Amino acid sequence: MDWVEKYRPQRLQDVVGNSGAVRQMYEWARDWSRQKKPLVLYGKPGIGKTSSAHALANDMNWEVVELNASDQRTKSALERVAGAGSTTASLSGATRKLILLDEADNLHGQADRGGAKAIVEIIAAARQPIILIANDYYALSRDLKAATEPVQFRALQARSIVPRLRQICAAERMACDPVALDEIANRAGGDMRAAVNMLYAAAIGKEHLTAEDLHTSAKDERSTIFELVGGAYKGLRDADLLRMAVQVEDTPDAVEQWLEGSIDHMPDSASRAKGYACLSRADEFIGRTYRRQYYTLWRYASAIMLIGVADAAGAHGVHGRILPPARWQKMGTSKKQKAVRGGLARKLSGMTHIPEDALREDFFTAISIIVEQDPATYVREFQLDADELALLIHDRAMATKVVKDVAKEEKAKEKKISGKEKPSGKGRKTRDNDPPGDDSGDVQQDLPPGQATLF
Ligand SMILES: Nc1ncnc2c1ncn2[C@@H]1O[C@H](COP(=O)(O)OP(=O)(O)OP(=O)(O)O)[C@@H](O)[C@H]1O
Repeated sequence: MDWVEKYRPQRLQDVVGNSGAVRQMYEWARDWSRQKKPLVLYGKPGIGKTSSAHALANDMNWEVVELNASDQRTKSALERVAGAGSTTASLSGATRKLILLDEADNLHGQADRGGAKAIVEIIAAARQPIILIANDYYALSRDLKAATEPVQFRALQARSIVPRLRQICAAERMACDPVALDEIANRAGGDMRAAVNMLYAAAIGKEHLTAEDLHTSAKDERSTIFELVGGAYKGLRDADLLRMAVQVEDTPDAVEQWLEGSIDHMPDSASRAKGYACLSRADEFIGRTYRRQYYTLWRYASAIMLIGVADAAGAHGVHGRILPPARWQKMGTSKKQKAVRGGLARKLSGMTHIPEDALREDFFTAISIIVEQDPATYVREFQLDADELALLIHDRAMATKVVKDVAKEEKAKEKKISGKEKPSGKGRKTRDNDPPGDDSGDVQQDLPPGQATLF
C-alpha cells in the first residue's frame, strides 16, 4: 500500500493543521439536524479535505456514501441517497450516512440535465448530512454557495508537515536526516499528499534517508498554466517560457486564451495591440496545426504567442490574480451550451458538407451514437474539445478525461517528432516548413478529417 493511503488520517485528531476548519466540521456534525446547511470544504489539492470528511464520519460513527464525478451523479441516484430517512440504522449500526460529493466545482451537466440546479434542490431537501468538496470556491454556482456553509482549508505550513513526515519515518523504522525532511516539506508547497509521496519515493529500499536521496524524488515540479502566463507577463527568458509551455497540461489553443484573458494587464494600448498581433499570428499556426494534423507547428504557435506577449508586456507583470479567460467564465451554462451546440454544428457541417440545419435536425443523434462508440477517435478526427464531446456523449467527466488523454497523447507525439527532427528534413516536413500564411496546394492534406471516417 502506498504511504498516502497507509497514513491517511483516520480520526479528526490525526489531521495535521487547519484546526479551525476541523473544529467547524466537528461542531456542525455534533449539532447536525435537517436544518443545517451542507458543508463545502474547499482549498487546494492534497491538504486533507477528503481525509477530514472521512475522519469526521469515523469519529461520529456515520457511514460514508461517496459520490464522485465518475459515478455520474444522476438526479435519481442523489435523491435515493440523500432523501433516504435517517431512522433506519444500517447493518454497520451507523445511524446516519454522510454523503460526500467531490469536485463540487464541476457539477455542470451532472444530476441529469438539471445540472448544478438539480443538485442544489436535492441537497436543500436532504435528510442526511452532506459534505461537498471543491478546489475552487469561486467556481461554485451562486445557488450552491447560498445553500451551503463554506469551510476553508489552507495550504499547510512546512513546519506542520515536518512532524508528520517524522512520524511516518518512525512508523516505518527508518532513520531520516532532519535536513531531508525540511527539504521535502519546503518543496511540497503546502501539499501534504505531495510531501508523503516524495518521502515514499525517496525512501524506497532505504533504512536511512539523507538529503542526497531527494534529487531523484522531487515533487512533480511541472509548471502550471498560472506560472506560464505570469512568466510571460513578467518577461521571463524565452527559453524558460518555451520549456514551461511543453510542461503545462494545456494545449496551445488553451494557453492562447489564457494569455488573451490577461491582456488587460498590459500597461498601454500600444503594447496591447502588439500583444494581440502576436496572439492572432499564433492562432494561424494553431489552425494550421489542426488542419494538417501536424503538431510540430504547435511549437511555432507557442513561441510566437509567449515570446511575443512577453516582449509586448515589457516585463510589466500581472497586477492582481491571473484568472481563466473571461469568456470561459462569462458563458453561463445555458448560454454556453447554446454556443457550444452552434459551434459544433458549424464545425461538423464544414467537415461533412452537410448543411448546418440538416445536421442539427437530422444527424445530431446519429452522430452522437457514432461518437459514443469511440470518443477518442472522434476527438482527434473532429478536434473536439471537452464541451463539444460532452454535448455528444452526455457525460462531462468522461468527455474531460478523453480530451485530456488525447491532448497528452498529441503532446507526447509532438515531443517525439521534435526530438527526431533534423534541421534539413525532407518530405512532408519540407512542405510544412512553407512560409507561414502559405496554405495553398494542401488540397489533399486539408481534406476535412472527419469526412472520410463518418460518412
Ligand atoms: N492535513 C493532513 N493531515 C494528514 N495527512 C494529510 C493531510 N492532508 C493530506 N494528507 C495526506 O494526503 C493524502 C491526500 O489527502 P486528501 O485526499 O485528504 O486531500 P484533499 O485535500 O482532499 O485533496 P484533493 O482536493 O486532491 O481531493 C492523505 O491520504 C494523507 O496521506
